[in-house]
Amino acid sequence: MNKPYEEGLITDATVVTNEKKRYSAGVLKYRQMGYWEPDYVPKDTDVLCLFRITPQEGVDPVEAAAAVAGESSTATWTVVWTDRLTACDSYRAKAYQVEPVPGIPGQYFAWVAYDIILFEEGSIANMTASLIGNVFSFKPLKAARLEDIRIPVAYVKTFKGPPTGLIVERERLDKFGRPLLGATTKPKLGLSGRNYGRVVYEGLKGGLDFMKDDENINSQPFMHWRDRYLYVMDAVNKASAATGEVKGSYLNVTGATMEDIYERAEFAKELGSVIVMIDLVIGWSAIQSMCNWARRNDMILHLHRAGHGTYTRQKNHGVSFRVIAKWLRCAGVDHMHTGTAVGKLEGDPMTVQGYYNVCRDSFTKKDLPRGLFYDQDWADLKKVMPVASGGIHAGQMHQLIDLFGDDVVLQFGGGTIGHPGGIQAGAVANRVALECMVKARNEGRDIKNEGPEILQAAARFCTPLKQALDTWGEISFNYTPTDTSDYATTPSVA
Ligand SMILES: O=C(COP(=O)(O)O)[C@H](O)[C@H](O)COP(=O)(O)O
Ligand SMILES: [Mg+2]
Repeated sequence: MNKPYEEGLITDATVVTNEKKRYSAGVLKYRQMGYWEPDYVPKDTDVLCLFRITPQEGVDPVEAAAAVAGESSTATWTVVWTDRLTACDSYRAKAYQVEPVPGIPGQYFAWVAYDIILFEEGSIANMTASLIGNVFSFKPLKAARLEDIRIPVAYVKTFKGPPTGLIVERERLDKFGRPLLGATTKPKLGLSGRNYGRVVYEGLKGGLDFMKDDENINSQPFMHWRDRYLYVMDAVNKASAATGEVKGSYLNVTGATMEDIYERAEFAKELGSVIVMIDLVIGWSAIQSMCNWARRNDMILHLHRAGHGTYTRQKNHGVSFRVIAKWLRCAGVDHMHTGTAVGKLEGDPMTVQGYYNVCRDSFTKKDLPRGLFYDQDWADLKKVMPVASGGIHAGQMHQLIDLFGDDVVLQFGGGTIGHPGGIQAGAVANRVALECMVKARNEGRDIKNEGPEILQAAARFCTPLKQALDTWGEISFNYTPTDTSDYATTPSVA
């Protein structure tokens, strides 16, 4: 352990506190500038971050960790005398622990604490501008990843969180005790408004709770947004009347400007939609603005995490989706795509369960096998409804319910619209598969193992389910996940 604040000594291991030396012009190591404090005890009010860093050859991991703390808080590459005009001891982030990543030579975990006074209240844009602002391009690091974050309760309380929350969502929809069912309208692009509306009607009439615009459907030449909204809401109203259930279709209000987004959202509200949708790519400030809009207008706000795979997937560089999920819960969305584990897109089952916990827990416990490095108190921030979507089908119903429980939207796009008997038959297959599996689970059956039998038994009385199982029963996407935990267990003391 290094002893910080050894008066005036300039060695690799110490902070230089002799003012003459500390503030003479020139370059000091980041650890000497005070960004490495191995004896630091984090405060309950600190923001805590765990970075996975890969220093360049010859760069000392402790110096690299100190540089991360420095560049994500107050530092630049040289000593600046203007530090002395600030309470720089509090404003400096402190790296306080560094250890090798188990089993991955060259990678280190670096723990960094940030005083809460560094951040603007209720602003994800501000928090991210510090924590991921510059540091990921820093040359002495080959790569860096923000693995996890602990947002202190005092800071959580400055965010409004989900406008509706999963409990009120269920009350508004009048649907309880089972996962919700949805489908992304396909093909993603090219349908005219009238044909698009027809797909929505068929899916909802067949038994789905929601249909959904895809991430890239906005207002293209083949279907302008007003056309889409009109035909979709006509379909929603007719399907609700036909089934006696509350139905919805996530109208994607993503647009080029905030004015476009508001205009679209207002029209969706005027037409009586219960839900609107935004894409992650609109950015943090736009997300928080839409959260406020949804709260003012009693609207459920669905978030599609479009684009996240560009920076969340690779383990050595970027930002883990668990961090994005924490920011999104604070920012305030009601639905969030969180992965399926069994479908077509990246997702290790344990890692994905970690994201679900972040959405639904009142208090998320440290759980290393699920990638959760910190306890996180959510201070009663509302809960987000996670959305499992991406290459799933009725034949996986037992796995999905076993992995994720009831509070989830299961979305089958291709797995509804690609059904050989048509869209309505696809929806029937999914609804029957869901209800028979929930019933079996509630009767105490071991659905994880008996699931395929339970589905086959239900299929004897439901031709659409039989067709779905015959078509997709064998389809699975068995590839090695990229983003897995480095720990098999959570040590009781760590
Ligand atoms: O269009 C789909 C799924 O369609 P389908 O059901 O036909 O595969 C969604 O965009 C993905 O689920 C996004 O991925 P994620 O949910 O991981 O963000
Ligand atoms: Mg999509």
